[in-house]
Amino acid sequence: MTALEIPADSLFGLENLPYGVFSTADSAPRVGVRVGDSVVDLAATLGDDVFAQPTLNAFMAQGPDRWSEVRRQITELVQGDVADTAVFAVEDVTMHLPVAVADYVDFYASENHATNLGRLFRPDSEPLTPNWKHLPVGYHGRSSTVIVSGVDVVRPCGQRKAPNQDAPDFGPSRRLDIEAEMGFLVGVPTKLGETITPDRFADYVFGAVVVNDWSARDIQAWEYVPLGPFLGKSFATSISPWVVPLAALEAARIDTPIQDPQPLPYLRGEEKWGLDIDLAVEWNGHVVSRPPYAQMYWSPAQMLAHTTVNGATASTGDLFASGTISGPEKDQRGAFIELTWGGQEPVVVGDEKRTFLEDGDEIAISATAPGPNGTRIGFGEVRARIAPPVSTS
Ligand SMILES: O=C(O)/C=C/C(=O)CC(=O)CC(=O)O
Ligand SMILES: [Ca+2]
Ligand SMILES: [Mg+2]
Repeated sequence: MTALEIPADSLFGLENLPYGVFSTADSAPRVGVRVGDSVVDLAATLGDDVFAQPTLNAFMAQGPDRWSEVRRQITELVQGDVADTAVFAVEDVTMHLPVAVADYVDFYASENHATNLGRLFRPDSEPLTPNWKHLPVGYHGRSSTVIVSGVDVVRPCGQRKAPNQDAPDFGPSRRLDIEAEMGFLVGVPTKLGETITPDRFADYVFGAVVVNDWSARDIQAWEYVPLGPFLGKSFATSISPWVVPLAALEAARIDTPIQDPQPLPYLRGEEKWGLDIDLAVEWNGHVVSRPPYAQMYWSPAQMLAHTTVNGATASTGDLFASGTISGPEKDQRGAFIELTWGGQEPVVVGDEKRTFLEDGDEIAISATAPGPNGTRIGFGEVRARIAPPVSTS
């Protein structure tokens, strides 16, 4: 039996307890919980088959009463002695995509980001479109290309047309970019026709991850009119392997910035679902930006209310992402197209200058939030390396 050691300053103390799917060299993927620098096998310790599966979906579908009960059981379990065979060092396990992603939707909830991209993509128009402060603008992404941290991202090929070209050509993206975001995972599904009001967010949503919504800006800029992002973003979206349960985010809940004009009634709630999460973006090991989630105009509860207000179903495993998180300061921008102002102002990365991503570059986005009693909790990181393009003709 092992008594788990949790370093005093750990971002994975008892206040956090994120869930993930892990395997070891001689065992199949199953559900574990992270405690300090250890992973505790829940299939081996809690005796519920939902933890013996290769995704969190079955557990996420069980709903908030069961989520609280399991959190209580884990809190008790890890403060006592745990069977040696059920405890692994994080560096000895392989982490897998934690959920079978159902639908993936991405929003555009940062006013600073939307304003910056409006200026860059549509210099002759008002930066914020007339709908932007009335509804959380979003688009449907591609769930089958959501990948877990650590998987390489292959540089996509596609149609590119620079402003000085008469016609598009085909080739590897020359403006490969990141988008630092938070993502939220639906646990409890709805039936067709049901809606989820903002105050019922926690009855449906299981937890949160860090997201990198890779974006090929040259492909995107040419293809997106008038239906929005398509191949410029569908090639890969990376998520962090540890899902932080909503219950761990109580101390991080804050008001959103003031929303003016007041949104329509279906987007209003009493509960605070702004979140005080701090992100950090590392480019080849150098921090280049610290995006603040606290500045996001639309809350995740409003995004889910909007997604379901027409009666569209929410399903177990739905991932909805916040959109790029950018604060008002330059070093708080969550995408390189903003950080380098369209590639015109390179940023210093160690002793190199960069605009967009080069093959072999590695990006890691991490996040932390306040926990109870002055503690901090961590989301871990979403990390990936850019691999060279596969086809160029
Ligand atoms: O304004 C545009 O045309 C494009 C915006 C984006 O690329 C951003 C997007 O994917 C949503 C987001 O991450 O905020
Ligand atoms: Ca995005
Ligand atoms: Mg994407």
